[in-house]
Amino acid sequence: MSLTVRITGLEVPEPVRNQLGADDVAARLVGKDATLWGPEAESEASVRLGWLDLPATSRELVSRLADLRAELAGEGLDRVVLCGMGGSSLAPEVICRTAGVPLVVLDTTDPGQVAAAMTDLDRTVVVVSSKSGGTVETDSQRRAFVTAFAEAGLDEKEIGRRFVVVTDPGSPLSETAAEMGAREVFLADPAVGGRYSALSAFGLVPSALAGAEVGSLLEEAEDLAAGLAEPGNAALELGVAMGAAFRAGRDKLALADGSEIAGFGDWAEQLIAESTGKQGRGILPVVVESVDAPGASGPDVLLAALGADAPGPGPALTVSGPLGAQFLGWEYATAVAGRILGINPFDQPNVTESKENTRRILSDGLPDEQPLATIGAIEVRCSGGVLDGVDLSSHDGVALALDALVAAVPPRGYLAVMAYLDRERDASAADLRAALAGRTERAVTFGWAPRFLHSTGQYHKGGPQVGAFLQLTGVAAGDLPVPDQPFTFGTLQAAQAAGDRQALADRDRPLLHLHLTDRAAGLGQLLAVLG
Ligand SMILES: O=P(O)(O)OC[C@H]1O[C@](O)(CO)[C@@H](O)[C@@H]1O
Repeated sequence: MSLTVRITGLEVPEPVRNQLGADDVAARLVGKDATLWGPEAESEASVRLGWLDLPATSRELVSRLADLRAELAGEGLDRVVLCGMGGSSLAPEVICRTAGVPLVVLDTTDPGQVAAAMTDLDRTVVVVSSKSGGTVETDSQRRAFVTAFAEAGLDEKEIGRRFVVVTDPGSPLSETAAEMGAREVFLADPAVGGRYSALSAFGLVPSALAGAEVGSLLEEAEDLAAGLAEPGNAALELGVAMGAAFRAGRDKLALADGSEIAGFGDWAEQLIAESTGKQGRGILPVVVESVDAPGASGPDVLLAALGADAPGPGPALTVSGPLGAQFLGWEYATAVAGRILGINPFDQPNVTESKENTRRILSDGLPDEQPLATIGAIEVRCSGGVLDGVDLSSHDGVALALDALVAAVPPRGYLAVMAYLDRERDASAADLRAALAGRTERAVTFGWAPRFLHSTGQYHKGGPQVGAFLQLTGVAAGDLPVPDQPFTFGTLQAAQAAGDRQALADRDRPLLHLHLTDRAAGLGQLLAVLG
């Protein structure tokens, strides 16, 4: 089976569908016509359509990866750690969770989570993935592993043999890989952007080394690719539905896993948010726990369920099909939706802003912002006037602060929870999404930080300015140096949080910053307050 898209309760205006047909969009997209998104997007689009070829061009990787996995197994290296952010790690996470094979995805600067990945080094091989080769999180993780292997007694040559690198040709990481004698370097197609790279080496190398069967992903995608030039194909229908919903005021797309595919929403979130969230508009993905979770429906929401029938009259999409077809189909649909929205789906103009803020804060030093109040294990700070007039001195000051933030979400707005915590040991933070969504009609999203900065972060800064933000940070039990860098993981994490607060404050967005002086106690307090 390829991809089926069932649309219920959503009026798809014939003019939208007819226009795409009249413009021969399906055939032109498959033909990699870079003019589809207008003259301003043409130059970028012309070097960002390589994902359409991946079902065929990635085929040569399958046998190469099988050989490499066998070679590693022969040396007892059966624990795979992936260092990568956004498009360099989200697809492998879905592929391996769905295949049920173990992959340690390290897409964080949380010192505790990084330290916890530094175990079982005798069986560990590290995949370092970065298209640009310049992402500070990934570079820091790589440095930490080099030092950890050295401290475990490996010499320089042995250390190099523990690394597999995926990057674009000529990137700084490709040079580093040569210098460190990395066991294998996979050079990816530069005409494929990060969030469109699921079926490239970025998606396939870590997944195959972890034991996933990646050949079938490509076959599933190839099946779909065969029909993508046809008017009215399923992926086109998906893009039309996304675009039509947006035009009808349903600019939030709730994503619910309903099939054997696990964690798909986190991957699709980056694809859709970073592709469409710009020029003051965009489709906001809202990853929900199930098709009937709080926020899976609403006056400005379209629900997209993976392989499960959505309850009620909709409007909803049911998108069924194997993972390989889902990856390609959603990439194609997002490109189509980008044309309907009138934006360039291939750039990320606002992502660098937080990166630059972080770099400046790392060199100037962290801002010293005193808390407005400390309530139990929670230090309360804010920006955008969200707590003006709120009495934090009472024992339910945290509840009052949260209510004030919820009240600050404008009509058709959203509340974004951004957790600079350890997604293994502080996993309960993710429960805050549904808990907050149960207290408001507005959309509530949750993102582990700093990885969301490479995903919905673009939408927060470039999309419609109707967000209210809850930023969670926490005291780390212990810090971890970043070898040969003037900062530690802890200061990098804090600088990333401060840099994003700055970017949001520059847009006068309401932001509540809760700093947990004891992470377990603080999360317990928050979840208790939210019932
Ligand atoms: O693969 P790289 O170059 O490290 O980038 C990681 C991610 O960061 C972004 O460039 C945005 O910050 C994403 O588009 C990309 O997937």
